[in-house]
Amino acid sequence: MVTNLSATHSLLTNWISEIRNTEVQTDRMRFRRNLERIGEAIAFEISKTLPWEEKEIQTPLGIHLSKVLAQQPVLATILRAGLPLHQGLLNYFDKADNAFISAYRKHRRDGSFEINLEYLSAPSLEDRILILSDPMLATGSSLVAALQALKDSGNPSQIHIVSAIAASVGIEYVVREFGERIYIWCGDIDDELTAKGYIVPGLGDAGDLAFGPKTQF
Ligand SMILES: O=P(O)(O)OC[C@H]1O[C@H](OP(=O)(O)OP(=O)(O)O)[C@H](O)[C@@H]1O
Ligand SMILES: O=c1cc[nH]c(=O)[nH]1
Ligand SMILES: [Mg+2]
Repeated sequence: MVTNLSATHSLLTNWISEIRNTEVQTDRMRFRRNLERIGEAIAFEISKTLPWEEKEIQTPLGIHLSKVLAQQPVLATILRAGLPLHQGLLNYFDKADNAFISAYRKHRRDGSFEINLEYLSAPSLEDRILILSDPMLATGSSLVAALQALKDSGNPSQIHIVSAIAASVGIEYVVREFGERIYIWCGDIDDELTAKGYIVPGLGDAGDLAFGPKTQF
């Protein structure tokens, strides 16, 4: 199931508009904080769909039957651009376990690229709710490589993908590879990709905007 959170206006559409805006992008701290806020807003939306249970809570004056999460999710992200979005999700799912994967697009001279995956640290995912975040879902190759790698850590009961901006072809690729049982939460969805796999209009390079340019090697 794919949810485009820009289908209706909210504060989130304002933050998405700011991360796209070249004038606002010069403020790196605001770019990171906006990604964090987008993570927070999406965490809240996801939380409404997660299994919950009733728990008797002792207040100073009596007992309250509270609705609480039945289990904590595992929050996974893809280094490096995923870090601020991950922090936003973790601000709200503050008791979650965490997983980190390094996957970067190594570009060849002809403009094509391959995904290099060199690091993975994850708890057991068996029967857990996995929430995997990456701000940009472009071709979908990084997310598919990350999900393949996470398979060795167990079979999650639910998989949620969180991205700030996704390209429709990338969404189709992830759904083709992992089926309809995946929930995809997008801040917004764009229709175009450049020949080098950048989302149009997108926002540019999320990792560089959050943390500064990197040298290609
Ligand atoms: O859907 P895809 O076509 O795979 O592209 C999306 C990937 O590109 C970006 O990372 P990048 O490789 O630029 O690394 P970075 O996080 O170090 O900037 C982004 O954070 C995704 O991981
Ligand atoms: O548009 C894109 C595509 C991949 N990675 C980015 O940071 N931006
Ligand atoms: Mg990048």
